[in-house]
Amino acid sequence: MDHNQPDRFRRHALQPEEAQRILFEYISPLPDEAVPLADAWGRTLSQDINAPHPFPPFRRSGMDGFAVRAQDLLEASPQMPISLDIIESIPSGVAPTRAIGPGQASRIMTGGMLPDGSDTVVMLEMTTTAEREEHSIVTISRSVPKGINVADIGCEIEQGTHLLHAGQRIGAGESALLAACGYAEVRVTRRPRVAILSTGSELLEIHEPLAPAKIRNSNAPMLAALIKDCGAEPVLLGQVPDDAVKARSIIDESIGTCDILLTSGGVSVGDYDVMVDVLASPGVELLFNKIAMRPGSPTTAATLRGKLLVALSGNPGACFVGFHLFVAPALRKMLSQQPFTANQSFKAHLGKDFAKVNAYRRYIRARTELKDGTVWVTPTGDDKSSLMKTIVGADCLIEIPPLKEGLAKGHLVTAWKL
Ligand SMILES: Nc1nc2c(c(=O)[nH]1)N[C@H]1C(S)=C(S)[C@@H](COP(=O)(O)OP(=O)(O)OC[C@H]3O[C@@H](n4cnc5c(N)ncnc54)[C@H](O)[C@@H]3O)O[C@H]1N2
Ligand code: MOO
Ligand SMILES: [Mg+2]
Repeated sequence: MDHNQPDRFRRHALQPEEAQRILFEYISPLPDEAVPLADAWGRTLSQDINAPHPFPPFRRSGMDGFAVRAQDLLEASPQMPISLDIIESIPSGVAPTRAIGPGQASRIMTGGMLPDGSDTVVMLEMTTTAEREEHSIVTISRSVPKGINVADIGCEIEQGTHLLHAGQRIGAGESALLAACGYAEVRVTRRPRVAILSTGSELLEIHEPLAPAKIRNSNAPMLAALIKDCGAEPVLLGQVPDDAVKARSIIDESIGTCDILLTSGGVSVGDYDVMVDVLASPGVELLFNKIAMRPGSPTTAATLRGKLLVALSGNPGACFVGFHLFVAPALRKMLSQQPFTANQSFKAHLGKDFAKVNAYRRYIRARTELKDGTVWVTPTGDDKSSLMKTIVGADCLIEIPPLKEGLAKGHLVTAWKL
């Protein structure tokens, strides 16, 4: 490494949106694959789902009680209760065998299939039963609205209804609908493989005891968690000391096996910021190497053999913000998640005074709260980029524009959902 090389740190700062636009141009949606529904949670659907049949698929009782004809009970009152002959008992899962005629009822359970001729279910608590000679009767002392406690065929979902769309992430509700529609297997976008390489001669493995001047590698597990949150698959490449040749050689070995390669550390102006050298080495095409924002200003992106290389800052807070602004949306685009937007913003009131003066736009780790029907966003603590503690509990980033003075509590700010 030549520390006197004058161009080594020549940088042109882009606005975050411009850097995002450049980066996302290099992202192509990934192909899809079939997975069992049991493994589909968190995956992104690659097919539209239309209801193959109505739901419920039969007229279904919503109560334990008696299937009746409402017209038989029009005159029922406490003074003049009406008795009906019980002709059958219908558990859930068993189709009725007898139609209900005038003066008849069938005992039915919640989820049971209504017999022909019946149109209404009277709940058990509104009835009394008795044995008369050869048969049982049910007595009801109130009229009931026709259709009550009956879910008609297709009342929730009509056949052919568009239920889910390609690009939708599969969560609890989606899983329920897919199962109800018989999708034992679903087509989902392949999970992006995201490799993580940590650079830094100061880094220890997690299990190693502290030693002078050393810290444990906390960025790799943080990034792995963020990658999983995005529905992608982390590939841990381990850590390298500040040695550009070693870093480049691991990158060369691994770039073919992943969709994006992330590095952390070594991108600023220090003597041992070796990613700067790697990113200037043959075959690497730089997309940008400085962003007009804090933290994460040295976040750098490049391509190598058609793959994206994103060099995040080593400072944990800056690494976290860089991931959310650039990598998370890139992964959403790879997964064809719809609608594709870089990130989602909302307006909220600032939860405490923000005193710092900024030359750059700032993204502050913060937490969203609802107070008296209003949305507030409060910094999780000090926003220094070296801090990890303020990543905990952050669910948004408050965007603070370049300012000559600070902002007062209550000021309406833009925040980005994480
Ligand atoms: N003279 C200047 N110095 C610095 C500037 C600058 O503009 N001029 N920028 C500062 C800013 S802003 C940031 S952010 C950092 C960026 O640093 P690097 O991305 O080069 O990262 P490192 O130097 O390798 O490390 C910075 C910091 O983070 C710790 N680190 C690194 N990797 C990990 C890891 N895997 N787990 C936990 N912590 C990690 C490292 O030990 C350092 O403390 O540069 C400023 N300097
Ligand atoms: O820009 Mo540094 O990345 O402030 O944290
Ligand atoms: Mg550095």
